[in-house]
Order: sequence, then C-alpha cells, then structure tokens
Amino acid sequence: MAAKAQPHDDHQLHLFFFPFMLPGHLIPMTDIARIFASHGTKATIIATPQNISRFQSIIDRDDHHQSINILKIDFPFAAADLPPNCESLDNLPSRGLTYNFSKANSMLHPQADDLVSRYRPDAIVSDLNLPWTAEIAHKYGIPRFTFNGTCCFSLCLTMAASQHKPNVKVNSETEPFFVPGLPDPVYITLSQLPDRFFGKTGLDEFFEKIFEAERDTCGVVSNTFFEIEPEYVKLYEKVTGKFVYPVGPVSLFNTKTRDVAERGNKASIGEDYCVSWLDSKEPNSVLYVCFGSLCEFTESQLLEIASGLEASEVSFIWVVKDSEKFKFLTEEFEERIKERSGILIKGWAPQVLILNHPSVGGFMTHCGWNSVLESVSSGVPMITWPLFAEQFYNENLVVTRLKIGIAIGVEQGLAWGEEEKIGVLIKRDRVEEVVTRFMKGGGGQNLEVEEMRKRVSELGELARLAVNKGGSSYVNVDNLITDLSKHRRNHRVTLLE
Ligand SMILES: O=c1ccn([C@@H]2O[C@H](COP(=O)(O)OP(=O)(O)O[C@H]3O[C@H](CO)[C@@H](O)[C@H](O)[C@H]3O)[C@@H](O)[C@H]2O)c(=O)[nH]1
Repeated sequence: MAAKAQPHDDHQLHLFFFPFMLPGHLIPMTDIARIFASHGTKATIIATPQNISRFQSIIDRDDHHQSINILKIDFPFAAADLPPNCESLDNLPSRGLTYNFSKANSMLHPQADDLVSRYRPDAIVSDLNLPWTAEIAHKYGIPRFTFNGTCCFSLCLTMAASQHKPNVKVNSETEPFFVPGLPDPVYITLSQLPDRFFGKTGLDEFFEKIFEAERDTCGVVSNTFFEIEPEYVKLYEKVTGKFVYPVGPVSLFNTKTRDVAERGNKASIGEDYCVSWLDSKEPNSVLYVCFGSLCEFTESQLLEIASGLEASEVSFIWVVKDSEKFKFLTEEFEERIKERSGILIKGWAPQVLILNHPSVGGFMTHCGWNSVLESVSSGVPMITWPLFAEQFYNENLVVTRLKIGIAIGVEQGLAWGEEEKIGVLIKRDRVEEVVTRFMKGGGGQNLEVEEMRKRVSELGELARLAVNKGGSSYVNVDNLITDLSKHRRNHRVTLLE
C-alpha cells in the first residue's frame, strides 16, 4: 500500500506518570513530569492522597502548572489489611507489612485502568515497581516507558553479578570477587548483593511480574546524565535492547528556594534558621549526615554515630527519623552538640537546600541514587555508608570509578525487616576517624579530599550543562517527545489505512 501523506498534527502530547509510593521514587518522578510539561507536553501524575500532599505545593508553584494535572486514586488500606495513613513505604509502622503494601499497590490497577480508558494518554511513564501498568498499556495500545530510580552502572552490575553468581568461588561472604562483562574492573562481595535485602520479603512473584513487564517496555527514562556513566548507558541499552533516555539530574530542575526546601515533604527545620546557621560557618566546614527515607538503624548503631560525630568536633547536620527510637537522643545531647556546632533534624531535612550551601563540605550518605546525584550536582564529596538494595553498587561507582568519596567500610548489607539482628556495623571510633580525616584532613589526607572535591565539582558542572538548553539530558527529553510524536503519527496513519 502506498504511503499516505502525513496527517497534520498539532496535538499536544499527553503523558501519564505513575510514581511508586516511596520518596526516593516519588520525588524524581514528579520532577520528571514537570520537566516534560516544561517541554510542551501535558503531564498527568496519578497518585494517592497522602502522596499527592507531598508534591502538590510544588506543582501549584510550577511555571507550567497549567499543563500539569494530578489525578487521585484511593489507597485500599482495609482491603490489604493495612492501617490507615501508610500510603508510602517509608510510613509503614512495621516492615512485616511490606507484603500487604505490595498487595495494596497491585489493587490500584482497576482505578488506573479506568483513568487511562477515560483520558487515553499518548504514553505512560511508569515506575518499575508498578508492573500492572504494562497490562494497561498493552490493553489500550499505549507505549509504556519505565522509570527505575537508579543509575545504569548499578543496573548493569546487578545483571552481570546475578549472571556470574553461580560461578563465584570465595572463602567468605566478604571476600571480593571480580564481576566479568563490564567496561571497568569491578569487585564486589556476596554480602553486598541486593538479593540479601530482598531475600525474605515474600515478594518473589512480584519481582517476576516486574521482570515480565520490562520485556515489553518501550524504553527507560532515567534520572542520570550521560556524561557521568556513558559506557554504562550504552551497555544497558545493548544488553536490554531498550532505549535509555537520561534526563537528570532532575533535582536541578528545582530552582525556587521554596521548592528546594520542600522537596518530598515539608522540612522539620525552619528553612531560614537552617540557612542562617549554615551562613555562620566556614566554607566546606559542615558535614551533612542523612541516610535517606528508609533507614532503620538499631539504637546501638545510632549511639555509635552520635558519639563518633560528637568526638570528631566537626560541625554537622544529622537527620534522624522522627520516631520513638530516637528518644534516647535527648535534649541534653541536642543542647550539647548545639554548643559544639551540630544540628539534629528529627524528621525531614531540606536536603537539596543544605547540600547547595557553600558551608557544606561533605555528605555522609547511604548512597541512595538520588542522594548521590544531588551531592554530585552540588559539588560535595561523600563518605559512603550503604545499607541495602543497590546502594553498595552506587558506592562502588562513587568510590572506585568516579573517585569522589571514601567508604566508611560497611561490609554487609541489611536484610529488609531484620535490621535489629545486625546491631552495630560501624563503631564510634571509626566514625570519628573517618569524619575527622575527611573534614579536617591533615597532610596528605587533605589533598586526597581536595582532589575529590575538584572532581565532584567538575562533574557537577557537567550535570548543569546536561540539563541546560541544548545539553544531553535536555535533548533527551526532546528526543523522547519526538519519538512519541512519530509513534502517534504512524499509529494514526495505520488507523487511516
Ligand atoms: O530528610 C530527608 C531525606 C530524604 N530527602 C530526599 O529524599 C530522596 C531520597 O532518595 P534516595 O537518596 O535515593 O534514598 P532512598 O529514599 O533510600 O531511595 C530508594 O530509592 C532509590 C532510587 O531507586 C535507591 O537508590 C535506594 O537504594 C532506595 O532505598 C532524595 O531526593 C533526598 O533529597 C530529603 O529531602 N530529606
């Protein structure tokens, strides 16, 4: 059949965004939706009420808010035997409820199906952890793209390590082995593999569904930027046969102070107080300590951190969860550290605001990918303290490949819900020693950190160039839009034939 003339098409593309309910995924996904709206598409974010309240104010202030729509779906607490008000993985009263949370998550399918059937978007961008969106995409013939939260280095390493695992011959769980098939020589240990973390969650069937859904995905929208891991973006594309669109670091899209301060949650510290406290410090003199949104340290480990930080006499901001467990961090401790230049934030920190302040010279991080990218974007070197999931892989990238951080020396990943069994992983002396060496240096060590600072600042500059007009991430957003317009045109031509 002769090709028909291309139909005229001034249609505004409409993308549906399905975020997973966990700050480390919800925050970047809402940023991605806003970025697409700023490139001229209509963006609709589908979320549950509590999660919506975490980003509503940022959307209301967005310059393109007229192109951003939020659609509410209800979270089936009762049907999944969950107590009310735990619509996000970080709000579960106990990790034993993870299976129920996953059940509630898949029960969202019919509501989402109904919305897609009514609005018929041109594409779905779905979190990897919502595999049922693949069925909806298939049912309505809509292209589906996946957002998986982490970097291509860790995705490639995950695949290579699991393939190689049956051949590993080591004498202990903590003996490093070489992972073949990667552009760099990478060594890891059995105790750092993510499957340890997922091992007893009872979610095997769920992971199998994710794996199946990924086979049909049209491509991957990734919060990374090409220049930080070019070989791994290419390798991931080669191995999976899927296009990767690196569009990050998405945190750089937040330029308004309020947005930076309220990203993900309202901060538990006055933004003005926080900034004026930082203003009173010397450049690069403050250590920011935060372990992301899911950290469950034992009380004894927290005590070791508290004592190590205090003994280092370095100025710090330490973020801990606002829970019963932290009662032992008494007002007396808070008063004492205030005198010695420390702040304890109980609850939620304005992380990007803090990292961007010139007084912040180091970040002790669990290596969640968002935290790593936010540190890079702010030009801040890291002390790495991975906990679970792919965080040891991110540490590997930071310490070994990019050389922008030092490892505190955690040898073993935590298993989800079994954190109490582990007790103390890093003792106070080690905390004190590494923090002192990193922040105060002394002779050769100072040089080591200064070199890292130089490298991370250069990478931060590359990150900014990537998201600016004409940069690689900016162009990738346009490329995906062009690919979707072509798909829509072809689809219409097919329908006309
Ligand atoms: O007090 C806080 C704590 C966190 N954040 C923000 O919350 C996000 C946290 O994300 P991340 O650093 O990636 O940590 P997790 O919440 O632990 O992220 C999960 O999701 C990531 C992306 O897939 C994975 O890399 C991690 O292993 C996984 O635990 C970041 O944007 C932080 O800026 C704040 O703003 N204030």
